[in-house]
Amino acid sequence: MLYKEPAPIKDRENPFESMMSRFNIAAEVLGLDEETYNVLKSPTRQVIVNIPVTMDDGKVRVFEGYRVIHSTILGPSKGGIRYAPDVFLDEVKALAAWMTWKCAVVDIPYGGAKGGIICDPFTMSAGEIERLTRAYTSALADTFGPDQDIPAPDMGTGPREMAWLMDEYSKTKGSTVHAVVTGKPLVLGGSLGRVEATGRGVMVSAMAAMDKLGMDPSKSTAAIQGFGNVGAWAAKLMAERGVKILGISDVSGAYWNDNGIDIEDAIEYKNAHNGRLEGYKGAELMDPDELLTSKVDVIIPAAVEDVITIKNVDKIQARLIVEGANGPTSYKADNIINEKGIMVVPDILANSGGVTVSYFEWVQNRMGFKWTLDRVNERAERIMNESFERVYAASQKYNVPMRIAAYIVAIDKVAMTYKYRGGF
Ligand SMILES: NC(=O)C1=CN([C@@H]2O[C@H](COP(=O)(O)OP(=O)(O)OC[C@H]3O[C@@H](n4cnc5c(N)ncnc54)[C@H](O)[C@@H]3O)[C@@H](O)[C@H]2O)C=CC1
Ligand SMILES: O=C(O)CCC(=O)C(=O)O
Repeated sequence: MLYKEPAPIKDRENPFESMMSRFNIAAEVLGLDEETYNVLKSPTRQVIVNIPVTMDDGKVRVFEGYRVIHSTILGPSKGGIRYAPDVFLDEVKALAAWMTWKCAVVDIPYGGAKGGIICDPFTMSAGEIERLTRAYTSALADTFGPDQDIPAPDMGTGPREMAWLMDEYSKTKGSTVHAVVTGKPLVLGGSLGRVEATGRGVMVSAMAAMDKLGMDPSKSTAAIQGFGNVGAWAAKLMAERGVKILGISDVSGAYWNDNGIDIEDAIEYKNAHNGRLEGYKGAELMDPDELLTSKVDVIIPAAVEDVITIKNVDKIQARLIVEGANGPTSYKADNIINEKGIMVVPDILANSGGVTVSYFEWVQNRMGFKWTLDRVNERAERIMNESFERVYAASQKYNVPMRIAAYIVAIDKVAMTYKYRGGF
């Protein structure tokens, strides 16, 4: 029988159009000229690869993979690779564009890219995932490169996949090329602090936003959707700052404790149970649809796109949304959020700690030197705080919400660089 991949989710906004709607508003506020608008609106390159992989049962299955380069105006393109059953091209295009804006917001010398493979890593063996990763890498060996396009982890991938990618790419070049990928294991040239960097950046931007709103972290509560790399680290670091985490969730369900969830305990449980919270007893089960509308001060969506939409935005009670995930808020929900006076630290700012430390990893690889964890964290925190202040200042100057302000900061930087380079 022919294997049939699950169809992409149909009843949600197209993420690329959602990205473009915000881009259009920011471009108009900035008075972006037509030439630059046209250059920035579409991805530079979109590659689709068919990847045959021999599965453990001896049969060959063909997977579809993507790599979209949105822009290389600021430098080599940078962005993660997503393994998910429902990943689709317009999603990867949006994620690639968000990488361009994200790198510009934090002022690091990269353009934006993103990759994806339609697969369900939870149902595949380690050997199957390794063969898939190696085949994807060799199919894209001419696209990737330390001065060209530098992948990293995203949903469904982590240091293990990055190690295979680095090894396979190095084989095609005949020498070890550490800087072709970031998010690698430490022994293979990974950076201290990269694993927790995105969650740490989410925490830093949450603290900066709470300060602006006059909120005391030790008297505040939060709910966090997604308990993977970003969500679990954000939860742990927020809890360390005194925030009481009342609700968490993952694909297995949502979990709630009025007294606050013991996050260390939940992480330990997840690590011992194939990365999932299923069966966790430190909290009560709750309806996952109610997590983001529950009575907490801060919500942190840290899983997938389009979870705050016109269907639930009216019911949101939090004063602050910190977007750990890329694209968790649909374009149509923006106006209602703004009318309700909720502050949003948008994805391209809030989750930029990951790519910032990826940049540090790339710099260390090229120097052939290793930084201490303190140096990594101190520099990343400084960049996050400076970027937050830059975006906050733009929101005051143009009288726009933080999301549009972040796009304004980013587009302004990329457009100016385009002008100085004299076009392509
Ligand atoms: N890993 C990184 O460094 C970065 C990740 N991001 C973004 O953060 C988000 C999460 O990425 P990671 O933590 O790396 O992925 P991950 O694969 O480590 O974890 C994803 C988590 O979300 C959960 N999840 C999936 N669908 C869900 C749903 N419908 N409801 C609730 N939970 C659900 C999964 O069970 C898992 O706990 C993605 O949007 C990704 O693009 C953004 C910047 C960097
Ligand atoms: O670390 C990186 O290079 C990119 C991480 C990523 O994919 C993201 O920020 O969405």
